[in-house]
Parts: sequence; structure tokens; C-alpha cells
Amino acid sequence: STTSADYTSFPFATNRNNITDDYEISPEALGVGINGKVLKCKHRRTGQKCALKIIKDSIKARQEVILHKKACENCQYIVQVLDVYENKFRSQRCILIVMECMEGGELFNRIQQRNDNPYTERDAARYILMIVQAVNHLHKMDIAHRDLKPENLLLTNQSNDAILKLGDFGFAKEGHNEPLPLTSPLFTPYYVAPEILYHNRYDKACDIWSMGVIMYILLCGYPPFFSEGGHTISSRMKNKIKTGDYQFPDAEWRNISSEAKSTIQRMLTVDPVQRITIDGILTSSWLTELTSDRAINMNALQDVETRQQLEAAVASATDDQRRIDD
Ligand SMILES: c1cc2nc(N[C@H]3CCCNC3)c3c(n2n1)NCC3
Repeated sequence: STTSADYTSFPFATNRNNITDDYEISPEALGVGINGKVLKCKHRRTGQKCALKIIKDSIKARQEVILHKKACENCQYIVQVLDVYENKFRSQRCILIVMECMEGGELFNRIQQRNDNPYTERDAARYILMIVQAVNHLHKMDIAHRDLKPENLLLTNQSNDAILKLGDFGFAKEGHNEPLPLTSPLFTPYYVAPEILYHNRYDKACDIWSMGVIMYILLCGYPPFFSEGGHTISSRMKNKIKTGDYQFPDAEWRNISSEAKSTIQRMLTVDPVQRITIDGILTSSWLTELTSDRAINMNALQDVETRQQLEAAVASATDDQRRIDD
């Protein structure tokens, strides 16, 4: 069960010494989120640049750290947790998470910089595939992230072939590990809620919905659901979300494949039970065609380059031979 007891002690060693013994912390904030700031810091011994998140100690804070550290192991698409410290500042107990520094910043800013020319389907698919891999890794560990958004998707560097990684596990939740005692004679089914019978599967389904919104934005540059005017959510916008009322305006969506649109439609399905799962996305024709023919294309491209290099080499060797003959 996920009672508080599970999160009072860390299942891994944390550092109790003062973090400034090992890291030089710069006042420069890399980013600001609702549950904490992220500062730049540098490992004194190795000089490695890192990111530091300081959160007030609490059961929720411990849950975030435990799930983030567990999730990042064996997954290159989740921001790596390098160190965890338990320190006290002015008698306030704090948890400090040292992470790899994602120098490319938030995907959110990258999308904004592109303002009116959104990604090509291929570029978008490159990012979406990395997000899908991260979410697949989480869902296979029975973890739901529950806060998927471009602000929590970070890039390793400023280049176009940067790797996209998922961070910020402040809302993450581990599903029920043990099966419910549905079969136990002591279990009275009269009072059990439907979501319990779904084994919290709808938690994971909300990640799929969020991915659908992110995929939509990557392909056209604006969100499927928005409120006229300001950023605050309006009741009209809420109703559009509840009824799955969105469009694919022709101007931006005319040249986008029907596979991409149908994949988005399966992700933006209002009923969580009908919504496509992460396995459904991994085996979707849009992703498989794109990644497979991309692989083929990559090989073909390399073949062409190799052939051109060979021809150039032969040509220059022939010139040399002719000069020698002359
Ligand atoms: C690791 C973690 C991290 N978090 C960051 N920013 C956080 C701020 C809160 C919302 N999610 C993203 C930034 C980073 N990094 N690097 N580099 C630039 C900005």
C-alpha cells in the first residue's frame, strides 16, 4: 500500500553532510516551478555542472525523490538523479536533489522560440518518440507521472539533435503493487469505487491524454484546447476538454499525415477506458512507419554518403595516377 510509512525512510543512502562541502551552488536559477526552484551547481571535485532542486522535507517531497530516483535508473529519457542530500537550513529540514544539468532548457521555451513555424512531422516524431519511451518506462514500472507538460520536458543541449528527458516527479504516483483482495471472502464489493477496480489504470491514462496535447502542439504550434484571451482556464475551455471538442484546422494540419491525426484522436479520447495505452502508441502505424523508415532512410543516407566518398576517392586516385603517368 502507499501509506505514509512507505515514504518516511529513503530506500537508498542519502547524504547528511552539508551539500556545500561537495557542490558549489550558484544563485542563478535554471528554472522555476510551482514546487521549487532549480539552481545551477558545480561538483567541486569533478567540476561537473549539475542542477539542484531544493524542496522542504515532507512525505510528499520524499515521495517525489524516491519515485524520480527509481524511475531514472535504466532510462536515458528521464532526467538523471545524481545525489540526494538531507540538510537543514535555519532549522528547516530540506531535501536536495542533484540532477544532470539539462543545458537545453525546457521544451516549452524551444516551442515558443519557433513561434510560427512548428516542427516538421519528422522533428516532432523524434521528440514524441523520446517522450513515449520515457512514459513507457514509467508505466511498465506502474508509475504514473501525472504532470506531463512541455515545462517538464528538458533538452540536454541547445542543438537540434538534443535528447529530450522527463523531469519533475512532484505529482508522480506508484500504482497499487499488490492486487486488491477482491477474491478474499472478507472483501465486501458493495463500497469499492470503479477507479479502484481499474487498479488506478486511469492515472496512467491521464499521461496518455497529456502526451496527446503535447504531440498536437509539437505538430502545429498551438494547443487543442484553449480559452479565448488569457491563460486562465475558462468554463468554456473546461467543457471543450470534457467533451473532447477540438479541431485540426486545415491551415496547419493539411500536410500532416492521417496516421498522426488518428494517433492524436486515440490519445485525446475522453473515456480513459477507451483511450489508447502506451503499448497501443508504441505499436501504432504512425510511430512504427516513422521510426522504421527513418532507420531505413538513415541507412540509405549513409550509403549515399559512403558511395559519394568512394567515388571522390577513386576520382582523386585516378588523377594522382594520371599525374604519375605524365
Ligand atoms: C535538470 C533539471 C532541470 N529543471 C529545469 N527547470 C525546471 C523548473 C521547474 C519546471 N520544470 C523544469 C531546468 C534545467 N534542469 N536540469 N535546466 C534548465 C531549466
